[in-house]
Amino acid sequence: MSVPATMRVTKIPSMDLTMTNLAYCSPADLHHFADMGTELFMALLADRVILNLAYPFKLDSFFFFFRFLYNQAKLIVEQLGLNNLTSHQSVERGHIALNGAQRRCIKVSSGDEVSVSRFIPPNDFDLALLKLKLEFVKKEASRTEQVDAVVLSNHLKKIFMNQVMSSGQRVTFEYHMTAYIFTVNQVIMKGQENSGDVERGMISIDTSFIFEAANTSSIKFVNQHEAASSNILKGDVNPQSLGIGGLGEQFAYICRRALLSRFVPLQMFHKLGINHVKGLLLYGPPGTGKTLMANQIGKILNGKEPKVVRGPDIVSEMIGKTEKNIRDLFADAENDQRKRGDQSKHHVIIFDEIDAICKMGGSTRAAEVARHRIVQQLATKMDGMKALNNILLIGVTNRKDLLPEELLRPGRFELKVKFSLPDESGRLQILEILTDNMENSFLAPDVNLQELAARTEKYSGAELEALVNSSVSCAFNRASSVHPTKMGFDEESFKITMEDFLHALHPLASRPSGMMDFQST
Ligand SMILES: Nc1ncnc2c1ncn2[C@@H]1O[C@H](COP(=O)(O)OP(=O)(O)OP(=O)(O)O)[C@@H](O)[C@H]1O
Repeated sequence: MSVPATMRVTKIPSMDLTMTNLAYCSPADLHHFADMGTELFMALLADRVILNLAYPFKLDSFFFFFRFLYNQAKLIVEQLGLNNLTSHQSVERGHIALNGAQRRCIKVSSGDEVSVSRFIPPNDFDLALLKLKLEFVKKEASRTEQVDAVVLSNHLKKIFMNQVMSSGQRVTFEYHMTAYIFTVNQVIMKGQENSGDVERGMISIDTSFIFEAANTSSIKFVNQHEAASSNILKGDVNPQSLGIGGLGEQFAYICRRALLSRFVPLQMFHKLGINHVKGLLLYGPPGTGKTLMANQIGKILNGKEPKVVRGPDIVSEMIGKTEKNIRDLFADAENDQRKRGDQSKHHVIIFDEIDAICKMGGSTRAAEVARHRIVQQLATKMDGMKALNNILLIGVTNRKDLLPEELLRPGRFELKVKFSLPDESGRLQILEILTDNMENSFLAPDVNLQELAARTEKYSGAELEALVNSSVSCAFNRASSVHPTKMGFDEESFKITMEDFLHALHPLASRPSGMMDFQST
């Protein structure tokens, strides 16, 4: 019999099963989900979350760690016709039991139908890094807790080994007699050439964790760097899984030079007497992924969006205001370092279009003096970064030639990374990333990304994004001309074809490239 297309949601039959993050079904349904040759039973629910399935039985601490073996044993028992062994077999056939967090995550209530399909994990599905936001299940205003990130990582690996985690998923678990819930903020896959789905992956023995406390909880983490370091140290993070295509070399270089030292355990860091790179300049033509890279680097360090400021917003006509804006940029990091010392979190500041501070005010003598003052202010603040171990300033520009030498000296923007237009394999990676969001079902089988990569020489990543968007518009136009009177589209039959891409390619290809007048330095 095949996997049922939908199942009826019900509540978890027993309290002791609510903290496992497993979904439960009847033994008659379970074997539909078996991944032959492994002990895994997995289902994709509502196209949103993948859960490991089990047969409900009374968990004691011994069986908990052997639940998959237990599942197997139960199946054999079932096949031999020796049913009804325990009093916990209370999930009816055609039903799937989910805990509250799981139901909220896939937006269903008990009694609703939910779509289900068997999920077989692809090769190379292991997670390198998982970023989780942690909070207490029961919110008590006065409660504070210090959590050792290394111990918690090991605990999570033990209880959730081989479970799939998807971005945005919320999972409840018990740790030291306390009920916690985490939200999956970001997943990063192990290094591999072609990362498939970047939204989810499976916890393995090598998965590292970065934790962040939810604003509402007062959880403090210790040993955070140690918990997160192993994969970064091994160079095991794949930039494609972060949505960055064709920039493998730049990514590896930045990880090695600007990130690695921040993941060295603190005692060792002090003993080695090393210094972090505090200033990183990303430069190159427009639309080549500099800002995208800066954002992802920030997220790797902190597990959340970095602070982003744009040069044109920092610059002000009011006397002294630009200098103040520059001083303010550093204030949070300075305060944090003063209060927390070595335990301060990393502050990543992205200064986009930094060249704007060198262009302000026109060509008068007064404007020149003002520009000089502002550059001095930035240089002084960057020199102050020497005393701060918690800051990384990332400057982004496509006019490096405008930046004065004094900002590029060692100790200031000491690490400079050049970005160029992607080559053919880079363009293919970018196209794969951009079309991955379409959940392949919208992409007609005749779409040949390799051919498109070959035909888009001199395109930047941003222009490839425009090409994909424009192909979608072509497909919509085509769909609306077929059914001019219909307001909506039939989602089932809507497809973006190779012809749509070629159509979209035409005007872009004949347009003079924005790259042509770019002055590279
Ligand atoms: N290498 C890339 N991989 C994936 N997407 C890319 C890449 N480069 C550009 N893109 C797409 O183009 C968009 C714009 O890129 P981004 O803003 O990072 O370029 P930039 O180099 O900072 O450009 P600018 O100098 O004009 O600010 C990104 O949000 C992304 O969608």
